[in-house]
Amino acid sequence: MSSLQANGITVRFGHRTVLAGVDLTVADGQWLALVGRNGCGKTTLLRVLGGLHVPTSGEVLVRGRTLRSMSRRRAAREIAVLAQSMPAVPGLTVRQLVRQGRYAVRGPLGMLAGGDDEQVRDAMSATGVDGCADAAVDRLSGGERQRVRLALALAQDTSILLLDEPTTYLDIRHQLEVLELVRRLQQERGLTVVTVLHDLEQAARYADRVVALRDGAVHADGPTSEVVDERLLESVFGVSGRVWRDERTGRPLCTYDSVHPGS
Ligand SMILES: Nc1ncnc2c1ncn2[C@@H]1O[C@H](COP(=O)(O)OP(=O)(O)OP(=O)(O)O)[C@@H](O)[C@H]1O
Repeated sequence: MSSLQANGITVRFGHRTVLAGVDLTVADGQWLALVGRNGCGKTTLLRVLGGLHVPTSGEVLVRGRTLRSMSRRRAAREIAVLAQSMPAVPGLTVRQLVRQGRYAVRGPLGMLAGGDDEQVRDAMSATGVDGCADAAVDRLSGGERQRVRLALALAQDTSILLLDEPTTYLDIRHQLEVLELVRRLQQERGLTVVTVLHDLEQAARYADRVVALRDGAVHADGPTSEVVDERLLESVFGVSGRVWRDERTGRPLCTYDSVHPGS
């Protein structure tokens, strides 16, 4: 069963066509990574999948139902979107921020009940930020803040999670921590995950499926171990390198050698 399906997504900004008829299907419980060069339309596609941007044409289906036909609140019960960055409200505590996830579902004027508090506690505990529930978010380190933002998304209690570059600004340790956490949540809760990832190696390491965008279209789409190869490095990123399989996991590993001049 597909959780999320995009049919013929075209997005134009003025005269510029950023996405031209993109088709995509994300199966239940799958982790799909969107990769491609800067400016190729990854964030735009993620925003379309999350209902945050209405495409010029094309349709997104959530479990067979058009996203367009859903109210914002209904959509918030199906899909949580973690944007690339979020303005920090000075002094806002972790708990207060995570509670925003429940307001997305209840509506801004909705009343939160005991069940909502439980979801908030559960989201904070699953992401390991319950110990700093009363701390101000703007005082936390980048890694902690990213886990809090994940908790905010989890508090919506959706089965689909869309993450835009969840590792940006994090050091290697915190990048891995966040991605391991997403993997654990995906596996334990059966979440369907779509991430924009800049690092092809991270996509190769975590995603079940990789979709590479180029020139506004899907250039490659398939199981990670089949799609991530040296040709993809060259054709999508204009980089030559080596891709081989990890003996233990069977997943692709990459090293980057040089940039192709002019590509
Ligand atoms: N609201 C907008 N109005 C006009 N142009 C936009 C808008 N949003 C995005 N664009 C343009 O669309 C193109 C694709 O942007 P998008 O952010 O989707 O790319 P991306 O692949 O996520 O890039 P990056 O890897 O750098 O984050 C860019 O050229 C961007 O400038």
